[in-house]
Amino acid sequence: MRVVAKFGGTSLGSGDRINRAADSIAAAVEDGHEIAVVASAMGSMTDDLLSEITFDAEEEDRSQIVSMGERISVRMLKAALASRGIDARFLEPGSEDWPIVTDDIGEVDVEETRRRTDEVAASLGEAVPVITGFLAEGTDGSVTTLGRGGSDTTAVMLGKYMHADEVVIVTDVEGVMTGDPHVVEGARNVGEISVDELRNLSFRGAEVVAPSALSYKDGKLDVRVVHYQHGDLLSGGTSIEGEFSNLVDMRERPLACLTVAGRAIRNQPGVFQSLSAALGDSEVNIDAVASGLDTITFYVDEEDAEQAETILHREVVASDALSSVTVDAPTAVIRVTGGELPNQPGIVSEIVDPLGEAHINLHDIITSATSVALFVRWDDREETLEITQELF
Ligand SMILES: Nc1ncnc2c1ncn2[C@@H]1O[C@H](COP(=O)(O)OP(=O)(O)O)[C@@H](O)[C@H]1O
Ligand SMILES: N[C@@H](CC(=O)OP(=O)(O)O)C(=O)O
Repeated sequence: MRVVAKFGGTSLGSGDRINRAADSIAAAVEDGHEIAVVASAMGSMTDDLLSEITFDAEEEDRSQIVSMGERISVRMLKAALASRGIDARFLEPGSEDWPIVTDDIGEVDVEETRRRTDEVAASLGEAVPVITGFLAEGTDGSVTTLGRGGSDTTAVMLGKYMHADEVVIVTDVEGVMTGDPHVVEGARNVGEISVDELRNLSFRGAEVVAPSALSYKDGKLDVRVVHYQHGDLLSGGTSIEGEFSNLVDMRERPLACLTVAGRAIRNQPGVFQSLSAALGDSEVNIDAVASGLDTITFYVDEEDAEQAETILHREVVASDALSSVTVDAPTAVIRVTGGELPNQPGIVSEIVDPLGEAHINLHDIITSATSVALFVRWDDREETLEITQELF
C-alpha cells in the first residue's frame, strides 16, 4: 500500500512520542508499504513561536520564523528513523525536490505541485520522505504557509496527488468521537463519518481534521484518523467516507411552510421540543426549521401539509406560549454545499444578490458551516436553480 502518514503536534510532542511515531513508520516500511511522512511542529511550538513575535514582522519573516517548528520535527523524525535502520530524508521548502508551491496570491499552484509530487512519489521506494507539513514555497523561493492546521492539508493534498491508497492522520484522540473526549465522559469512536459531516464538525470546533484538508478528499482516497498511542498506522481509528463535492441541489418535491407564532417561544423551555415531537409522533418528517423573533417555521413535505397543520394547531390551542399557526404556498429549496463556502466573507450576498436582481423573493435562507439553503416560491425554482448554478 502507498500511505501518507501525518503526525500532528501532540503526536510529536516529546522525544518519547517521536520514538513511538518512528516505531510505527518503521513497522509499516518493514511490512513492505510505501510511506511518505508529513510532520507538524512539536507540541504547541507554532503557537509559542507566534506569540513571541511581539514586533511588527513582515509576512515573509513571520513565515520563516513559524516554519522552524516543522523544520525541527522533520529532522527529529528523520534521525529517529535512521537510528532504526530506515533510510529516510527530510524535505522542507528550499529542498531540491520540495513539492508544494504557492502562486502569487498564496494559493497552491496545482499544476506545479502535482508535477513535483509525482517526482517525490517516484522516489518512494528509495528513502522515506519526511515532509514539513503546513509549509509551502512561493514562486520567488520564499516560505509560505497553508494556514493554521495546514499539515492536514499537506497530507491529504499529497495523498491525492501521489495516488496514495490512504492518508493516516495521527493525533491525540482515538478518531472522531461521539463528543470531545477531553470534555465529555464516555465519548466513543464513531468508526466512520462522511466528509460533509466532519467538515461541519471541524468548522464548528471539533478540528480533528482541518476542514481545508477535507476539500482534497476524493472517493478513491481513504482518510483515517488514529491515536498516536495506537502504534499501528494501518488499522483502527475513524474512517472518513465519501468525497468532497460542490453541489447545487434542488429538492424535487415541493415543501409546505408552516409557521407557528407565539410571544413566549424564545423564553419558554420545551416549546420547540413539544412542536417537533408532535410532528415526529405522527411520522411527519421535518426537512428544515427556521426561527424568527416570535415564530418557528417548519418545512415539511407538501403532502403532509394538512396533517401537520392539524397537529400544530392542536399544540397551539394547548399552549399559552403559542398564538397561531399558518401554512404558506408551496415552497422550493435549493441547497448549495461544499466549495469554500465558509471561508469566504460575503459569500451569502454573492449568492443572494443575483436573486434580488432577478426579483426573486427569498422566503427563507438557512445557513450551516458548509451549506446555504435558499427557500423560494415553487414557481421561482427553475430560475433560482439556474442563477445559483451559474455562480459555481
Ligand atoms: N467530536 C470530537 N472527536 C474527537 N476530537 C474532538 C471532538 N471535538 C473536539 N475534539 C478535539 O479535537 C482535537 C484534535 O485536534 P488537534 O488538537 O488540532 O490535533 P493535532 O495537534 O494532533 O493536530 C482533540 O484534542 C479533541 O480535543
Ligand atoms: N503547526 C501548524 C500546522 C498544523 O497542522 O499543526 P497540527 O497538526 O498540530 O494541528 C499549526 O499549528 O497550525
